[in-house]
Formats: sequence, C-alpha cells, structure tokens
Amino acid sequence: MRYTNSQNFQHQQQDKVGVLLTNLGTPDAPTPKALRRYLAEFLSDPRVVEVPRLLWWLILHGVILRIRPRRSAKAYATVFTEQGSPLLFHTERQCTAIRNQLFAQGHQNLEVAFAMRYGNPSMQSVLNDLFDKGVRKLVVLPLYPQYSGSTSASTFDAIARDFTQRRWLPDFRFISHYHDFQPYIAAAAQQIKSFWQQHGRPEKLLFSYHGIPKRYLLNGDPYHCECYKTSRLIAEQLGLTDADYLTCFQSRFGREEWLKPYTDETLKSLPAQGVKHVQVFCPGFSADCLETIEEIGEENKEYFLHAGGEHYQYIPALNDNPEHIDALCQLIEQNLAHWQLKSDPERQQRARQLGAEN
Ligand SMILES: C=CC1=C(C)c2cc3[nH]c(cc4nc(cc5[nH]c(cc1n2)c(C)c5CCC(=O)O)C(CCC(=O)O)=C4C)c(C)c3C=C
Ligand SMILES: [Fe+2]
Ligand SMILES: [Fe+2]
Repeated sequence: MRYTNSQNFQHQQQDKVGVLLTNLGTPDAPTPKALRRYLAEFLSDPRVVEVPRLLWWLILHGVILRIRPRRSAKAYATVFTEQGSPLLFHTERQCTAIRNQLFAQGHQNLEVAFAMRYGNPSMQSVLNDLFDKGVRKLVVLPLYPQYSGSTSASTFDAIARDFTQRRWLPDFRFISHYHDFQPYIAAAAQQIKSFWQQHGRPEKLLFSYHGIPKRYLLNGDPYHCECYKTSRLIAEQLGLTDADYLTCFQSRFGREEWLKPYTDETLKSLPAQGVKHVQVFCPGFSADCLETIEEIGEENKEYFLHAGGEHYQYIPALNDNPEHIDALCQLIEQNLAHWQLKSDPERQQRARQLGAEN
C-alpha cells in the first residue's frame, strides 16, 4: 500500500491534539560505531551541509566519517552520564514537565511527545505513535529558539517527508522560531540573574550561539539576525549596557568561514583587553549537550585561562527549569488557541452510528 494508515483506528476514537517537541538528536552511545551512524545521517542532510551532493558524498564518506567518529566519541564520552546523553535526558525531562503543566492547566485529549531529528527516538516512530493514539491536530515545536534552515527547516523537511506517506493528515502548526518571545527572554534573564545571586557578576557576559557558515547568512538565512535580537532583548531585560556583553558563535565545522566573532577567538583575546572574569550563556541551546558542556564548559574555559583570564563560568542552559517550561507551555498554548479544542459532536454522532452498524 502506498499510503499508511493508523494501526488501530476505531470510529468512536476521540480526536486528540498532539504536541511534538523536537531537538537535534544525539548518538545512542559515545562509541565510534554509534557516532558513525549518527554523523552519517546528520551530515548527509542537505539542509545542514549545502555542498553539491556528489562532491559532499565523496568528502563525507572518503574523509570525514573515517576520522570524526573516533574524535567525537572521545568528546561525547566526557558528557555521557549513567542517564545517557545529556541532550536526550534533558529533552525527556522537558517533555514530561510540559505534559504535566499542560494537564494541570486543564488541557485534555492532549498527547505530548518528543522526537529527535537524527537518531532516536526517530521522528517517524513518534509520529506513528501519535497518529495511532488518535491525534488529528498536531503542533510541532522544534526546540531551537532562533530559526535556521539547517535546524528548523530541516525538522520541517522530516515532518513533510513523513506526511507524503500518510493517508490521513492532521491539521498542522509548525512553530518555526521563538527568539523574541517575551516569556523565553524572561526565562533566560532569570537564569542569568539567579546565577549572579550565587556567583556574582562578571566583567563581561558572552552570549554564545552555535554557528552556521557565513554563506548561509549571505544567502538569506535569518539566524544571525535572530541571535543578535535575542542577545539584545536579554541584555535589556537585565539592564546591561552594550559594553557589558558580547554575542559570538561557536562549534564551527570545516574550512569555510562561519559566523563571526568566533567564541574561541573572542575568549582568547579578552584577557589582553583587560577582561579577566567572564561568564558564558548559550541562549540558542534549550538543553545542555555536548556543545555546551564540553565545548563551552571545558574547551573554551581552557582557552580563556591559558590566555591570562582568571575567572570563567558557564551558566547552564534553561533545560527543565520552571520558567523555561512555563515559557514553552505559553508558546504551545498560543498555538493551540487557534483550534477549537471542543470535540466535534457531529462527527462523533456519525462515528457512533457507524460503530453501531459495524
Ligand atoms: C556541519 C555543519 C553543522 C551545522 C550547519 C550545524 C548547525 C547547528 N547545530 C545546532 C545544534 C547542535 N549541534 C550539535 C552537534 C553537532 N553539530 C555539528 C555540525 C553542524 N551543526 C556536528 C558535526 C555535531 C556533532 C558533534 C561533533 O562531532 O562535533 C549539537 C549537540 C548534539 C549532542 O548530541 O549533544 C547541537 C544541540 C544548531 C542550533 C545549529 C544551527 C543553528
Ligand atoms: Fe551543530
Ligand atoms: Fe562542538
């Protein structure tokens, strides 16, 4: 059969609303084998690496997948815990907290789940599960506050690809970004303030975002602009002046130029400018992961201290802290508000009749 159906559809089944949270995905284990599988899927996505396919296939399979899995596995081994990959367990906790809060706020007939764009739990398996449970209206919230083709659009591609195989499509909303959503900005500002109450204020606060190739910006990707806006809004909420903070970009990959200023170069140059105490916060990462724990928490700390810096602190991501969960629930509720969530009596009546006839 060309188009799939839900497995256990019954005519009396009540329509449900699905909330699907997504994030990037992570390897199943910190081993070269698991990394090869994960990186092969991730780096084959044309949204992530915009290079002519044949050329890229040769580079990816001929060079990168022979070298990087081993190197990345070592880095992942430093962040995996007994609970597994931080990105996975933080996303799982966010999902549980959002489900609990939405239920506590009186939403019924709601299914809240999470999936990963690459790796597990896969988008397809989670969508199957949601549709089997009777979801007919679906909100997808990729947990990337700032829109980028390489993340948000790639998530949309995966959903759209899944939909091409389905017979019965749901009503559908896709939240493509929330970089200036006030509750998210307030949650970020609160996270920083709470950190200051415990650890004091730095000479300079760095907002570090995952980079993308500069070429994507020149070709029209709004990511760079959205990152700067998020930084400005958080800084305003904290009452900072322009001199108090910087925006920079981390995690570059490959040889071409990425968005600047680079986080590592910035941290290496600050001590010579007299800045000896920095704190780094990563507003673009909704959950702590390899890129924050290892790259910002460890690697960049070394660069700063080695260059003569004295005091370096990483401010944890928003993860499942209550202000963050509340912000995400508000974002979801705004999107649910467009739908009449009351059940459709006419369709139920028809379903009851059919049920009685069968
Ligand atoms: C190759 C190009 C890459 C682009 C473009 C890119 C964009 C991008 N990524 C994130 C968020 C995350 N990336 C993470 C890991 C990661 N990213 C790349 C490459 C690109 N990312 C690689 C190869 C890796 C794997 C790790 C490594 O081998 O270095 C993660 C962490 C995942 C985890 O398991 O912890 C996140 C999160 C964003 C937001 C973004 C564009 C805006
Ligand atoms: Fe990345
Ligand atoms: Fe990295």
